[in-house]
Amino acid sequence: MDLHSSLREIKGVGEKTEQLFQKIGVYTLGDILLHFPRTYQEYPQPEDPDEENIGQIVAVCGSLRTPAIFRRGKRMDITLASLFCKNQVVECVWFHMPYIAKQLQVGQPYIFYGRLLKEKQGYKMEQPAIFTPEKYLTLRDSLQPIYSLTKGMTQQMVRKLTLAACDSLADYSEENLPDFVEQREGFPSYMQAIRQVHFPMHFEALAEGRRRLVYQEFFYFILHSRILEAGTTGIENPWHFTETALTDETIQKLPYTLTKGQMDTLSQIRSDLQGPYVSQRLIQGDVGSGKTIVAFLAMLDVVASGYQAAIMAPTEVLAMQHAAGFREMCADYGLPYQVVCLTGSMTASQKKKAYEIIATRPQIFVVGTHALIQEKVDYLNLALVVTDEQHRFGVKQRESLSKKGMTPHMLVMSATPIPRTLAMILYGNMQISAIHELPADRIPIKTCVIKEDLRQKAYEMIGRELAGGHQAYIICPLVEASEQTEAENVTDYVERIRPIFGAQVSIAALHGKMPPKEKNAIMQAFAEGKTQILVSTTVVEVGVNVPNATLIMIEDANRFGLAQLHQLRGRVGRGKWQSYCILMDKSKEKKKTDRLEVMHKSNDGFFIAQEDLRLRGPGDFFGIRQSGELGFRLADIIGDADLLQKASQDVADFLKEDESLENYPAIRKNLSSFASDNNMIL
Ligand SMILES: Nc1ncnc2c1ncn2[C@@H]1O[C@H](COP(=O)(O)OP(=O)(O)OP(=O)(O)O)[C@@H](O)[C@H]1O
Repeated sequence: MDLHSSLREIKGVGEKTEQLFQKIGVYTLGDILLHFPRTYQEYPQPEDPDEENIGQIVAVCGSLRTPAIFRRGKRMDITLASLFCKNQVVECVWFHMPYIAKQLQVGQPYIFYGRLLKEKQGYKMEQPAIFTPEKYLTLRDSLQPIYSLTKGMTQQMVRKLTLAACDSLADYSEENLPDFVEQREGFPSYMQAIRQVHFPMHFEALAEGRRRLVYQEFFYFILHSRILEAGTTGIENPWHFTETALTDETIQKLPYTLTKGQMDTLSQIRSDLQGPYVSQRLIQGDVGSGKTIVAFLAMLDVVASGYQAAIMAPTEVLAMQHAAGFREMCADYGLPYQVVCLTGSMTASQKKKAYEIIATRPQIFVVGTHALIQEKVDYLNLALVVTDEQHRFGVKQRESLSKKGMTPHMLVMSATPIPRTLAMILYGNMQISAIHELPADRIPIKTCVIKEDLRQKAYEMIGRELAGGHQAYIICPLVEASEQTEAENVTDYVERIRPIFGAQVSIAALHGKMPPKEKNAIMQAFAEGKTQILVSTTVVEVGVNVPNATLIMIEDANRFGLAQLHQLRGRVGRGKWQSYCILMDKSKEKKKTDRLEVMHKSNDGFFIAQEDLRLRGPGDFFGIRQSGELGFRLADIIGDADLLQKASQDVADFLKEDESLENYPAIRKNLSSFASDNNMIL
């Protein structure tokens, strides 16, 4: 067996299991090894119930003096038991688990593991896991991996299969890093590292395994981009951009003055466009810093000079928003150009029409999603492409364009707050522009972190914003109710708040599982002010721009990473009105609440990313994913900056010695599957 073997080769895996794993993108043994735990469960030292531990996950040791009771209820079956721990009692309850009553024996010692709660009568635990002291002792030595699942999948299933894959591949020993790195770093072998990350005996083992895998991710990412660079730099610039007057006139007509960062970036792009080579430039700017208008103005230079310019958005919603915005600007500023939209959800005949225009008409703005880079699309004279960082124009697409004789300039927009030195490593083949400031008329967003007791007040605040003619977002982590968590879901939430706001307030739901057409229509209605409250999952996170929305309330905020919260908060405060962000904190752990307070302190993405990192405990690697992380599975650009820097230097040394990777066929092979496996488009 090897990394590419199908899951079916593992004994006991049938078609059903195979299909289930395919749903989470796991097809091969290699895939399951890379399906890393989302977090880990620790089994703490058993202790007596204590006021200090209220709200925490604890293990308590004790025994039953009377048998557990099973009660069949109208709505719910419950099992009740009193656990005596020295001179304290913990009342325990389980729902829909009738077999528990038979399982528990009076007088036997048990360890109950779960969250300790306090009610008037005393300590309480809901649904605690039950262990014998012997069994618990075996668990105490390890960290239990917790994986992301899909419906029908259990933690146990994933653990078993991952372990089986690790065992089957125990002999896999391809050299996937250069010798000098292995020797210097003393990394565990690849398979050993994989095992340490899935089934760590302790934190140190986890950290050690993870270090190798993170380094490896960086090494391949950088190696891949350095090799590509060689092919994409130094291409002669075939375009002649002559027309900038119209753009300058348009800048004068804008209802605001461009910031210095915006102006500087535009002039840097202009000198790229007029330079001797085809350029690639990254535009870094915090949420709401006004990157889109800069992209539009650069595109206008291109279109006015006689060519086509395209902007590729990560979602349909965003593509539609750009298309509407661009059309409006063309109309408002008297720009005689057509805006052509191309997205996956358009009908075949609409697409055909778009293809025709793109193939025959110069001087157009082309706006769309990934559909823009499909084989079928033949551009007449595409001279500039703007994309976001996660969906960069792929190598293949660039190749296919250049085969067709086209070498557009590239602009990549990024809101990921990373220091310039790191950006230079990650985007080695690009020039970098940064928009440091927000538009001058922006009033900082007021953020508060609240608990359940202030929910009513929060709704009153939303009511006041709506009364003032504004709109609000409410973000829930889930689409629909889940058995596994109590987190808020969009579907039930909408129904729950309808009576609170009354029939006169129109409320809509939005989530990623909706067909794109429906999503577009809902977003459109919100953008036009027809809907007042939009209850949504994080699909609104990237780039959505409705300046009239002045309040965002984020449910279960403690479940989100700070970088993601910052992106979400950035959906408001985009106009000239005071905006608000309410973070609903359901966490019972103080550490998580402290983390949210950072949002209250600052509106600066850079600062937030740094604080996020500082507040993570040792070993807390997996809690937070920075958004826009270029598709790394484990690596965190900021947290692992030391490894990123090392890998960058190592790649340079490595290529100096063995430019064509002749001595390392394994690395060459890995490199070619790397881009497709990781879906990393470079
Ligand atoms: N200089 C400016 N002064 C005032 N408003 C501006 C300025 N530049 C852009 N805007 C407005 O600010 C809003 C946000 O701009 P834009 O959508 O370009 O931000 P962004 O940087 O792309 O943000 P995000 O990363 O959140 O997508 C838009 O409504 C835009 O019209």
